[in-house]
Amino acid sequence: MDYKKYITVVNDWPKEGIEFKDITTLMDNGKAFKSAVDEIVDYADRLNIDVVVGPEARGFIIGCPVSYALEVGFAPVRKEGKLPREVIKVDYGLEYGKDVLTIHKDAIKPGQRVLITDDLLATGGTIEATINLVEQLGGVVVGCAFLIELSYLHGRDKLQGYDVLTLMEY
Ligand SMILES: O=P(O)(O)OC[C@H]1O[C@H](OP(=O)(O)OP(=O)(O)O)[C@H](O)[C@@H]1O
Ligand SMILES: Nc1ncnc2[nH]cnc12
Repeated sequence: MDYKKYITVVNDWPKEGIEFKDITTLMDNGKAFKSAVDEIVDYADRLNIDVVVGPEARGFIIGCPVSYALEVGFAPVRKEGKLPREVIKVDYGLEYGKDVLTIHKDAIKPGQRVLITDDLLATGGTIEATINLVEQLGGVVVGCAFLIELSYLHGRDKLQGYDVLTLMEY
């Protein structure tokens, strides 16, 4: 499917110079959204996943339907101060800022096979931080799946040695 026709590009948002790729217009279209989720589920089916992990907030939008279809759990990675129990944390930078990401300490058991999902790969700061959290807990990242890759920001350079699926490239 040509998913790009469902993405809206918003110039100068959230900051001047950023070309924001808005996935809500893909989510609006039930058939396109289902097809995109199904492609990630097909990819993950052969990876023998134990748990899906997704970073706040758009990683939840992709990761939850994928985990539901795979019949495995979903573990949220959230910005600091949002998770109620004991967490581990990591600082990270992204295309338009920097922040702290956290995960519950008991969200992943050592040796579990993890699929990380997000809507978009830009500089790779968010996925790198998410991988760091999963690996600190002893999880094995066996796949990373995104709807969109901004290849001009070279996020893939941070994913050498990892299996990566992206459905659209800009
Ligand atoms: O590859 P990077 O440069 O790290 O950028 C990609 C990340 O940026 C966006 O999330 P954002 O932090 O804006 O949070 P949101 O999903 O809550 O809007 C996007 O959903 C990715 O998680
Ligand atoms: N250009 C962009 N559009 C949408 N989400 C993003 N996250 C980081 N960069 C982005």
